Amino acid sequence: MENILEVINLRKTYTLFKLNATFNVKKGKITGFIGINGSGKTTTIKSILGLALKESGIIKIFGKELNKKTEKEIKNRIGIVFDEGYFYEELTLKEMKKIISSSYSNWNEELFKKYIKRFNLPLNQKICNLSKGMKMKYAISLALSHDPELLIMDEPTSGLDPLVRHELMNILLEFMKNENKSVFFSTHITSDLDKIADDLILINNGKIIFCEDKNELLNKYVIIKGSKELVNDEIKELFLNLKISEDYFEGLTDKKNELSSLFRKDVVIEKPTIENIMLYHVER
Ligand SMILES: Nc1ncnc2c1ncn2[C@@H]1O[C@H](COP(=O)(O)OP(=O)(O)OP(=O)(O)O)[C@@H](O)[C@H]1O
Repeated sequence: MENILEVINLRKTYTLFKLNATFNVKKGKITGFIGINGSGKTTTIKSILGLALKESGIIKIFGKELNKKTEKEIKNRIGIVFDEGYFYEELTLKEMKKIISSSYSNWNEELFKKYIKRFNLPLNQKICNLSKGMKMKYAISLALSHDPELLIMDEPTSGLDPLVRHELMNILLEFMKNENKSVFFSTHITSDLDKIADDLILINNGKIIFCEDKNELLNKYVIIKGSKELVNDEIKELFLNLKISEDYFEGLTDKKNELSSLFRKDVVIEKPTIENIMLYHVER
């Protein structure tokens, strides 16, 4: 399948943080970029968009590296949404739109008006007077009004109530009805991805832990729980992460069949959520 975004050995260092990331985002998919606070999601996204200066590595969007020659074409084909909108808060929605729309040669005013109407946004109000949910809807309207092929969003759902988050997920699904569209979005609220993501990329401490199809990932792992005395050294080795408390153990494994034959007494086997898989990997 065609890659819409390729990130190869992307390196960026801050005093207390090192990013070294390699992953691909496929065309026609919603890819969730997950990781706990401070894992490097924003740094990666900013580096991809050229908003943070990378030290080394190759980033290809639509098969092209972002440089002075390709910047205009690539940015025309991308919609960008940041958690904290990069807006001038004292401007009205209309004024800010004027600035943003001027940087796109394919801006579609009719499309923008459609979103503004749909979200019931007050064009003459100052941005600072919008609620967090309205700001997000405004940011989405701006990002979609030049009909981008790739939507890149950094923590779009953080701080939003479940209703607005649900609305946002529906907008993404609607956007994806056209098979040439792709979405790459970072979040630490993994429940948002349960229904809509096709692929998942986990980043932790600046490193990519996995980049996989969501369903394959959810089918690969199980959580096994049971009484502590059932665990021996051979069994411990087969868990990706095993937590043992006073009486019980609980662990994540991709070796379900091997473990089932080793446990002689009853254990409980559960399907993990994306959050379980993320936390077990991170706590490891
Ligand atoms: N400009 C900067 N100067 C120094 N350190 C920075 C800078 N920007 C980010 N960092 C550090 O880099 C690490 C990764 O931060 P980043 O914002 O990329 O994480 P994140 O996964 O997006 O986190 P969150 O979910 O909290 O937004 C953090 O430890 C952060 O403190």
